[in-house]
Amino acid sequence: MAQYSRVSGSVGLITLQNPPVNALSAAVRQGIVDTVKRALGDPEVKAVVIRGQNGVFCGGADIKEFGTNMSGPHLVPMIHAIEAANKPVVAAIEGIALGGGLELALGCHYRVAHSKARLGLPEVTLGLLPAAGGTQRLPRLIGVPAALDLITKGRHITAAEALQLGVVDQVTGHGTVDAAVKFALSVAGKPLDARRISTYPCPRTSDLDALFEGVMQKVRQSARGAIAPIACVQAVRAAATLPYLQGMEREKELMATLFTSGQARALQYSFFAQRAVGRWSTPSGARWDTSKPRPVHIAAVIGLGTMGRGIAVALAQAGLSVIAVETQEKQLMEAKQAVSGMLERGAKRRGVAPALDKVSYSHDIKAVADADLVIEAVFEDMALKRTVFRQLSAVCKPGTVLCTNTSGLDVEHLASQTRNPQLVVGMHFFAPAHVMKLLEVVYGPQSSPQAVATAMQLGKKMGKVSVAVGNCRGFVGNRMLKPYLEQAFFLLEEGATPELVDRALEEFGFPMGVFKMSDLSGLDVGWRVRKADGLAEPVGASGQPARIRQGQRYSPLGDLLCEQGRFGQKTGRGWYQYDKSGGQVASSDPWLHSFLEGYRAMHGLVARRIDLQEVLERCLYALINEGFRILEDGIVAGPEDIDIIYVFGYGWPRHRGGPMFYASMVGLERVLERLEHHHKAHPDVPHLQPCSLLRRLVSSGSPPVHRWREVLKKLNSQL
Ligand SMILES: CC/C=C/CC(=O)SCCNC(=O)CCNC(=O)[C@H](O)C(C)(C)COP(=O)(O)OP(=O)(O)OC[C@H]1O[C@@H](n2cnc3c(N)ncnc32)[C@H](O)[C@@H]1OP(=O)(O)O
Repeated sequence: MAQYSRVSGSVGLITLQNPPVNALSAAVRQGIVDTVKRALGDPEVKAVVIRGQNGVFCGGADIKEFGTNMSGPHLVPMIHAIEAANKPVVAAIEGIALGGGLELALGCHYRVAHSKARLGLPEVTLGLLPAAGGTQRLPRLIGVPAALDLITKGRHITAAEALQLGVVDQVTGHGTVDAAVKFALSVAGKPLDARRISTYPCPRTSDLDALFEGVMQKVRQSARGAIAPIACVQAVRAAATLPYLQGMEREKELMATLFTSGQARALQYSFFAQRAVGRWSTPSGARWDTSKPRPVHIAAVIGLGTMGRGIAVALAQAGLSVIAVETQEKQLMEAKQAVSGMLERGAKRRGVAPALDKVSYSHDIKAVADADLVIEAVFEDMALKRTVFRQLSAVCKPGTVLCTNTSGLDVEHLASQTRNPQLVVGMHFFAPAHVMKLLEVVYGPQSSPQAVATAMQLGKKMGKVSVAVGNCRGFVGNRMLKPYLEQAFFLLEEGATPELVDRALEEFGFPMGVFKMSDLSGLDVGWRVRKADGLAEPVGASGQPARIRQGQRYSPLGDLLCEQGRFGQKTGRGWYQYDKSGGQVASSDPWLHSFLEGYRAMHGLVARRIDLQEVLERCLYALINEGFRILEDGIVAGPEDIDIIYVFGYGWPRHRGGPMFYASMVGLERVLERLEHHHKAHPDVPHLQPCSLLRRLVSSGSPPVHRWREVLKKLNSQL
């Protein structure tokens, strides 16, 4: 809806009304068309101001309408009518002007923004392009290079940057609507021809071809298979090379291919999934809207290795007082220097003062006595963590929430070491902890709703995308990673090379294939875990066949490389070779290939031809199958949780939505059929055996992913 009133005698004031972000729904578009017509037809009105209700200009098109039968007036003619008006129209931008919201403002003759407003054309993040003239008007207004930057990245800009670029005409720190009305009165009656952006020539840029070639190359590289950023470049190119109306035709054509694409569906799913994970719930009935978090002013971090340092930085940057504890004096001093450096660099990047005084350091665990919440981040060793939890339980004040940063150890077991197991939760950060957006908040059967709510709220405060997950080995992300890695090793045994496996995964859209990733993070990390689990042991040590462990097929390839001291980038050799220890450019290693040949010969394995499709099916479907088991076990509340974990923590290409969304796009029947096929070929690999939830979903007609929660509830109630 849009409301109309007359202010200051001769200014028509149009207010967009569609909380919370005044998205341009059919009703709002109709409202704008009607109120603009009314204002232009009113002889008393000399100028018009458009604003949004509740201090928010407009969040763009109503994303909930996409994929439905969109009715109501179209944005393009609506914005043209505003631009063609014979009375000045001023946009009063408070809060946000995003997507269609900014395109609406670009159709106005003037723009006045509040100093705290944010503007942008984020359509590319939804798999779209700004198709209400945004790709044609913005380059005409601010030039091709700046427009390309904003449109292809979907970046939000501040009002100050918008003023500098020329996107807005005035910035105010006070009443934006009053300032816009005043502005409107000052320009009433003045000629408007020079204010219609669509009539501007695109500012000249030298060597346009070279510019677009360079940008296209960069965009292709970073897009990792996403089509929208490329279409954005093509649309801006049309603005730079064609008359406006032809450019608009090109914009429309490009948008038509994007709008119905699977990638747009995936990205829009991801947008809503990110918001859905914030509405968390646990099987015991704790919920985001009924569980009250405890206030956290003072947080403590125990253990200042790489993870602890990153966590301390993230906490301090979120404005908390931090007590950082490391028992070894020398390491404490090193950590202090490192944390201060990270805070200083972060502050410089963000143009703020470093929060150095927020962090105090101690080598005594008793220093955490007053903390409201403690995050233990010592070495990934259960015995050590147990000791720390017993100490924390003794020294902390009553009510302190105790968190463990672990990538997969039993949170419930640690809780049992304390006097208040209900106050214990896991906070699984991802390295580097002050950069990576994902946080798995792990609740055990005894964790109180308040403890979960406190960790979830703290995650939000730290700018993380926090997902509440149940307690199981590896939680969600690492539990699903296990079958994925296992398939990659098995494929090498059967005839693939690290290069082939990585190529398949990188072409799919992962930033790095599994073997390059393993070289980067260090092969010794997994080796240590496998040793602790009794899996990695010298061949013949247990009398078991080399490729069987605990009754199941096992590939010792990773262990054998570690025994050779090949730990990846850090040693200059791993699945690939590097020019030096610590080198980052992977190249194919003939040693590795002949090692694989020797290994196969020793175990009587005959290499066969493996294609990219098999790599994808074996690795990804095994991972997805584990995702279904996780859903079946009630470790997460819905598929969105898994998908967000994979997109934000594991490099799953966002334009493919996440593993569970991807499975629904491929078709559950197809995933089931291919898993059955691969399990038949490898009956000794339990991870390839389709899980019963997948079978049950297929028998229920393969519902789309947004209906799985409902189907899960029904299936569970039938058990
Ligand atoms: C015809 C095709 C034309 C396309 C052109 C377009 O305009 S495409 C849309 C471009 N706009 C965007 O991409 C903006 C998307 N929204 C955001 O980035 C953020 O929501 C925000 C506007 C910056 C606000 O962020 P904040 O953190 O304050 O709140 P939430 O993200 O939690 O959002 C609050 C609720 O509002 C819903 N919502 C936000 N934007 C839209 C939208 N454009 N359409 C529909 N709904 C929107 C969001 O889903 C939240 O709803 P809940 O039900 O509370 O989860």
